Amino acid sequence: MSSEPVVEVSAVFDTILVLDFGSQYSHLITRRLREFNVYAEMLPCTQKISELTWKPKGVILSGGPYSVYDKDAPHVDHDVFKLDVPILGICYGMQELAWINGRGVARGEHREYGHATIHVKDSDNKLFHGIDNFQVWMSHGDKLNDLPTGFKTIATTDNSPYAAIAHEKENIWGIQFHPEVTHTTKGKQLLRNFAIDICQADQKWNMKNFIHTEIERIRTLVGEHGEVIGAVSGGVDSTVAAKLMKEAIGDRFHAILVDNGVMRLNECAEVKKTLSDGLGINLTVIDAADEFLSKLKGVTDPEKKRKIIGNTFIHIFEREAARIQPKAGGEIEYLLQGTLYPDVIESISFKGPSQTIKTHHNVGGLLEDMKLKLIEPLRELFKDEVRALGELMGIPHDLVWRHPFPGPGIAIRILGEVTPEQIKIARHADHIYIEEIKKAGIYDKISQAFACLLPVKSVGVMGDQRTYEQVIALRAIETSDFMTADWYIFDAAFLKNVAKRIVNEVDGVARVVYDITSKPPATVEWE
Ligand SMILES: Nc1ncnc2c1ncn2[C@@H]1O[C@H](COP(=O)(O)OP(=O)(O)OP(=O)(O)O)[C@@H](O)[C@H]1O
Ligand SMILES: O=c1[nH]c(=O)c2[nH+]cn([C@@H]3O[C@H](COP(=O)(O)O)[C@@H](O)[C@H]3O)c2[nH]1
Ligand SMILES: NC(=O)CC[C@H](N)C(=O)O
Ligand SMILES: [Mg+2]
Repeated sequence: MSSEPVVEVSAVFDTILVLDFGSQYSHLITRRLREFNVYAEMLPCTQKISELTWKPKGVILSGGPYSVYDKDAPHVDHDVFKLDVPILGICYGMQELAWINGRGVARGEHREYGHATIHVKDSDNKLFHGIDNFQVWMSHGDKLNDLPTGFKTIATTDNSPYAAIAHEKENIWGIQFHPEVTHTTKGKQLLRNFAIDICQADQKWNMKNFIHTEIERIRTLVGEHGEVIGAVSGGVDSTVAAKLMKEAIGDRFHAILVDNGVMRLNECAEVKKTLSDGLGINLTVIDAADEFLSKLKGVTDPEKKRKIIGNTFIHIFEREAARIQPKAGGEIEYLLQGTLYPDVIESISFKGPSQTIKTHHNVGGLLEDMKLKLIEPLRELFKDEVRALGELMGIPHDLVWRHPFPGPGIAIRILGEVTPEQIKIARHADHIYIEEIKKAGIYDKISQAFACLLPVKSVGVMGDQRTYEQVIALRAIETSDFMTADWYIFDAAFLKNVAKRIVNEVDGVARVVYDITSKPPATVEWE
């Protein structure tokens, strides 16, 4: 590692550059490489190579939905060949290599989608080293109709005579299948062969090395006197980011927890205790419950609720930033954000942003016109890497593995108007539900669970009395990325017990239902 001031992670760790042509799986290439400790970063396929501030150890061209011969098809900057590093083209990426080479790519007779068996023709080559005939996953319509000049065929399938090709002298490789998806049985080994044997990237990417790099990077950025403010929710992302800041600059970091009145039962007090007393983070809790609740009065539209909460967060944050007086004089210079790599990927996506289903609030994301400069220590990390980092930094297990909790809190779990009475009901029911999940020892098996309060009344009978009260819907999901999710299958006895407790203990609830909808078509939250 260099002793120069640290600016970019890719300048410190050997890095494989993944150029994204818009495949659904591009980010998985990055993930797989990092799984065997090789750092990888994804950039759009339109990246100008001369504008890179670091030199990759190798380049991977991803798949993509286009056909290379289309008029508006994206193409890689030809300077990529001047880098003089190994290149691997995957699916569209291989077709692109052939197209640049002047060889034909044509629409195939029929689309090939699903499994195929690879026949390795040349088991001596480095890409297939140690892997023989194996199952691969195909997803293409186009195919090479000729071998590009200087290349040889190293593997075939029944439908693809050029399933893998190599120009060993120039160190350029192409494969028609997708090694990044788990359906390709030896895919990870193949990527490892490329990154480690062919590109000679070292395997130093791990969270222990990252901590040192990152702390040094923060110190360099902030300088000896700079002060930083950050919104901290008690969720894993902002907590890990805050802990890194605290290690880097101590009390020059000011963490702010906003009590928006729609946090869970005892949440603010518990977060304050864990972060201040437990982790030594300089955290101030701002009680803004009244401000949020008065603005939410009478509002029932989900998007309006989200916007009101997002905007109020900003006001409070601006107020706090102005209130804090840095020791060295002047004003607070920096704003900490817990941005993760998936957010970055989404924003650099070659395909552009997808349709808005709901407005996710993000405090920092909405502060663009502020003078504060951003610090995003986690912007290179996936969630599981953040969790590993959290554990390494001594953040308690329960906090590291906490289910995500949205910024707008239980306001988007109370359908209809958010009133103090409704908050009390939703909070209490949620508390019982989560308490029972923890008691049953299944909290870590579930990705996210919560209770929703529905504004419909239903008839019940309790102690021979007719009741006419509201409904609680329980939600629990399993997911790896929150983009898609399945509902969790509880034991019937568990649900029976939770339903009984909620109806008995929570005033205002006469009925409990369990949400058995996956995402899609539903979303995780009800609003
Ligand atoms: N009550 C709050 N007070 C201060 N900041 C908040 C609050 N709620 C959310 N934020 C800010 O909004 C950001 C986005 O929230 P988000 O829920 O996505 O992340 P998180 O809370 O850090 O982690 P997790 O996704 O595990 O809940 C947080 O990182 C934090 O900076
Ligand atoms: O910080 C956040 N601010 C928000 O406004 C927000 N809305 C949803 N979520 C969380 O995102 C994940 C996916 O939720 P949805 O399927 O409901 O979109 C789930 O984990 C949700 O809890 C939010 N998080
Ligand atoms: N998955 C891909 O990269 C597909 C590439 C190209 N669009 C094809 O259909 O062949
Ligand atoms: Mg959160």
